[in-house]
Amino acid sequence: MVDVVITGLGAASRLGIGVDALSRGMAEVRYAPPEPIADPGARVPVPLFYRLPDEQLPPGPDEALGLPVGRANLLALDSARQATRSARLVPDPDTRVSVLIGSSVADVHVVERWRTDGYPQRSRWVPVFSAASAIAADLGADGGAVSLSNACSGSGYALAIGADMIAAGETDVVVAGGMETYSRVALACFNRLGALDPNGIRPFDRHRAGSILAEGAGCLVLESAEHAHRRGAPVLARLLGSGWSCDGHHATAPDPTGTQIARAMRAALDDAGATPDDIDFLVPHGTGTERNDATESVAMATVFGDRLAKIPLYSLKALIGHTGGASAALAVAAAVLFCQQGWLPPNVPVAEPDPDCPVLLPADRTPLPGRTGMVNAYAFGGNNMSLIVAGGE
Ligand SMILES: CC(C)(COP(=O)(O)OP(=O)(O)OC[C@H]1O[C@@H](n2cnc3c(N)ncnc32)[C@H](O)[C@@H]1OP(=O)(O)O)[C@@H](O)C(=O)NCCC(=O)NCCSC(=O)CC(=O)O
Repeated sequence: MVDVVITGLGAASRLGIGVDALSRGMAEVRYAPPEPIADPGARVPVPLFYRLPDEQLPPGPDEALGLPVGRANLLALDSARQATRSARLVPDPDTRVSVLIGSSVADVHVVERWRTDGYPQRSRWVPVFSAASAIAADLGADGGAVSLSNACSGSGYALAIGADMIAAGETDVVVAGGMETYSRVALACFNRLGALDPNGIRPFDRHRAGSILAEGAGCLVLESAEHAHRRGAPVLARLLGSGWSCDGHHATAPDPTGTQIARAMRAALDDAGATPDDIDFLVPHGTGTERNDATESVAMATVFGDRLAKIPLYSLKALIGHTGGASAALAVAAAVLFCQQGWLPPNVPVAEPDPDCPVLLPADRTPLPGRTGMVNAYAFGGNNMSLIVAGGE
């Protein structure tokens, strides 16, 4: 049995660049309503989006490997650099490093912009794989670069597959995470689906009406405990297990029975050698759509029974919006911080809790009885994922 540990973290969200910005923003509940996007080309009824101020964007290359580096790639590259810096990872020809990055639409905005801003003299290829490849090149990582487009649970899959690669002895170190930025196409799709809330994202509120999309990136460094110990790396937390499933039900709507998302939670617990009673906190997917929050509540009640009403949840998307392919990695990064500090930050207050969602969302800072949490991530296509994070050493 290989103990997979988390030795590095990197983050970017509307709260700022870096894990400290995420941590501070959560602790201070810096809620701000989503801004209307300044994009005349968008032409949508709900033009709301969370984005980092331009001046906070990290410096970075305009291109990598000859491919354009747009905002999503830039944020992913910077998060990977933050994560490897905090893991004190230095290039070593004897260490196999693998990179796995999830995203829904990556830097498609670069191509979208050509329609309004004019086509460049020389058209450029903007593939989804460019972030993983750019990060691998930047780190000198030759253990494989993998890109996952499992929509909003993509970075959860990146982490789970990365942990499995370590456990199987296929690689030594994994840099895994995800990224997303503003895309007209994504925003138009969510508008067309009626999946955005003009009043802002309100997970588990009786009057919730949809999500709010957001820019963000998150990267984590994973390795075996033995490898981390050998190179004297800081152990921030452990990734105890993961589980996944597919609804096989509908392209965009979850199976309302929640059968498969409960199965993913149980699979993650089994993989972690844990039981529902071991879970001290939950970071739900909580997109603020009527269907996600109701279905996720049904599934959590199936797995945790009456105890669900006593397990505190931290609803990250209520604060930072739905960062799509980055959301699972940012949720795991938040869970690592919770395990380290031993408390959950105050949730953005829920104005009117939905009686159909019997979950506990404390509006105050909440001490944790233990250091084991579950993170859920779901996606269009019915791609369900749960991960178990626990305190280090
Ligand atoms: C998307 C929904 C709001 C849609 O619910 P509805 O009951 O309104 O469904 P509906 O079938 O009437 O569809 C609404 C409108 O979208 C259109 N529509 C539906 N599917 C479409 C498709 N594939 N392409 C183009 N249009 C489509 C329909 O024609 C309709 O348009 P018209 O109104 O013109 O007739 C709901 O299923 C939902 O909340 N799903 C998401 C749940 C969630 O948050 N899951 C979390 C994981 S997903 C996630 O986190 C995001 C991600 O992975 O990216």
